[in-house]
Amino acid sequence: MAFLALDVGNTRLKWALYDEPRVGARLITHGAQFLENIETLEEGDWSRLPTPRWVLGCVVAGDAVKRRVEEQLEMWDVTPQWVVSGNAEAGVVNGYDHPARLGSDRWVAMIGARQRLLAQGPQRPCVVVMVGTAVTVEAIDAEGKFLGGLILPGHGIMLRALESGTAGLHVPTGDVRDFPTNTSDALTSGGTFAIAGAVQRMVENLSRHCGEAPVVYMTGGAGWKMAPSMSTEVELVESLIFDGLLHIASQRLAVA
Ligand SMILES: Nc1ncnc2c1ncn2[C@@H]1O[C@H](COP(=O)(O)OP(=O)(O)O)[C@@H](O)[C@H]1O
Ligand SMILES: CC(C)(COP(=O)(O)O)[C@@H](O)C(=O)NCCC(=O)O
Ligand SMILES: [K+]
Repeated sequence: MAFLALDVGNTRLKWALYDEPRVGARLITHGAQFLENIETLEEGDWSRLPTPRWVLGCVVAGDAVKRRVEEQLEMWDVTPQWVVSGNAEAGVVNGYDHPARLGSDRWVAMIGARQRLLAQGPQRPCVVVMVGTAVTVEAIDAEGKFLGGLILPGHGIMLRALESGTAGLHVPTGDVRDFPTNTSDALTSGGTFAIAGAVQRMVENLSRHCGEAPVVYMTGGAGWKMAPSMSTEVELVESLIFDGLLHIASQRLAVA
């Protein structure tokens, strides 16, 4: 009855195998591969897995990458389902102008966040931060409506943009400092505080809109780098997308 959850971003494919497609399922094993290594999955990481009976994923890396993933999945007799952002699902209402144009990773992470919030206590507004190739900062009100979100460059893109647009910014990674006194620290701190500042602003926007301070969840491959530099309290939840996929899978199978 194994369930394979996939999160295909612009840098890496993350996967997790659970014993069942339901909230609270047992994690059997998980891993990640850079997109250029997708072709290694069938003979490598996935070769000794128990056969999944369901595969549900989100992919924002484009159709060509999606096809490459589907080719690897042909090793099993299972048709993958890919989440498309909808008008409403699993307790979240999509306020985007064109709901289907919202990145499906953002949609799934919000569903994971909303479920986590409700499991932890009463309804509250919530900010969801995903620090991957890009950074997204979503605002959800206490009733579960996604009001809107920010997209900004991630650490890597910010650094590459600065390197390619200037003559003198080719330096190693530095440390986060309040008052950086060398180029490396200045670049690392600039990127980190750009993200922290955007989150802070969204927390203020949402607090003002809802009249109540939000819970802030953070996830994504570079979330652990950001979390210590935040000015508001954040809960780092590495599994937010997988939690969302498990929730969607449970609901879909329950109504099927
Ligand atoms: N072990 C790691 N391997 C690769 N990138 C990592 C790793 N840990 C953190 N990162 C950072 O995370 C970012 C990618 O995060 P990820 O969540 O995989 O992105 P995406 O979902 O866009 O593919 C990279 O920009 C990189 O800076
Ligand atoms: C914003 C994103 C690029 C984030 O991608 P990631 O950093 O996870 O690779 C992705 O969610 C996306 O392509 N979204 C579509 C546009 C939108 O959400 O408005
Ligand atoms: K992502």
